[in-house]
Amino acid sequence: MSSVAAFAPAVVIDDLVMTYDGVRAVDGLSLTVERGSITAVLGPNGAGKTTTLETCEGYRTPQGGQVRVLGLDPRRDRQALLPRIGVMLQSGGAWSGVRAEEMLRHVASLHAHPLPVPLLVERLGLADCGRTPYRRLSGGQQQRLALALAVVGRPELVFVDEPTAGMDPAARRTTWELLEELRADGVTVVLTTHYLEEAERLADHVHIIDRGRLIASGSPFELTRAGGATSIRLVVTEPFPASAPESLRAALGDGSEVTTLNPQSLLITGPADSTTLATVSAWCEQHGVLPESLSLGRHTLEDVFLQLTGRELQ
Ligand SMILES: Nc1ncnc2c1ncn2[C@@H]1O[C@H](COP(=O)(O)OP(=O)(O)OP(=O)(O)O)[C@@H](O)[C@H]1O
Repeated sequence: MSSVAAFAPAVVIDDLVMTYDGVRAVDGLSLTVERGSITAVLGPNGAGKTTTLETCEGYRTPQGGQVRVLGLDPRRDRQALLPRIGVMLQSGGAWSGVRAEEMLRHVASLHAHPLPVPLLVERLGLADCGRTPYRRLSGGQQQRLALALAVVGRPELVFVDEPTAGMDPAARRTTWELLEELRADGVTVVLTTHYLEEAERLADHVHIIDRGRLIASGSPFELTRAGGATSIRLVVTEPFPASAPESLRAALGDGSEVTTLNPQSLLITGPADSTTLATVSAWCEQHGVLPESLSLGRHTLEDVFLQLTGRELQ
């Protein structure tokens, strides 16, 4: 390995373009993943997350731009890279008739220094279904097996695509804990998700993508607390007049933004202090609007996405 590759970031994506039938699924995406981090690629359905990950994993060739993983080209240097990365696909990844533990033992045997299979089986709660054929596992069990298969070879970098989709809350927590343990061991984790809670809870760094483009990057703290912003949600009993967002924004003045969540609720972001609350109350009174609730909350990644795109993430 060249000394440059040894110190390169875990993933560098530079101006990546991927199209399907002429439609751009990834549209000039650039981002970096630092080693030893949990980095979330967050975006709505169809944002281009899976396509991006599959390009990093070497399953697709960039149509424009370039991708480097551990300093290497995922296509050209595939043989060198394969033992060093783990991949958890969104679905599949095992033969339909194979028993869960048998599959895990087989994949472990392909690696030089695998994790002990019994430990992984226990850790991911797969003991009860170790002898069950893959096709008969529940969706959540298939997900946990896929995660076990991705990490059994002690990879330096693991890509996990929607790791907790379809899992019950207990399995989701177990998965999060396992990913945190991997990070504590120095493993880099790149995960795609459209669960905000997952990104906020786990990720050191979040890249928000929409329509194949990067729209924001930062730690969850940087993204949600930028400028000390918080949110006020105003829900009213009758639909707002069309002019409401603009007129409320004008009443609040600079530093506040008003976004329509639905016909009866508005999101106000900016300083959520007593002056803002008093202004919102006075505006409601002047416009004959009866508040059903006025709640104050921390600015979430959902709010960030809504502000940037005018659409809700989920
Ligand atoms: N094999 C394919 N052929 C044609 N279009 C595709 C193919 N795979 C993905 N697309 C399209 O490319 C866009 C990006 O899809 P992609 O699966 O990368 O997004 P995603 O963010 O992972 O979505 P999801 O969260 O639903 O998995 C979507 O519009 C999708 O319909």
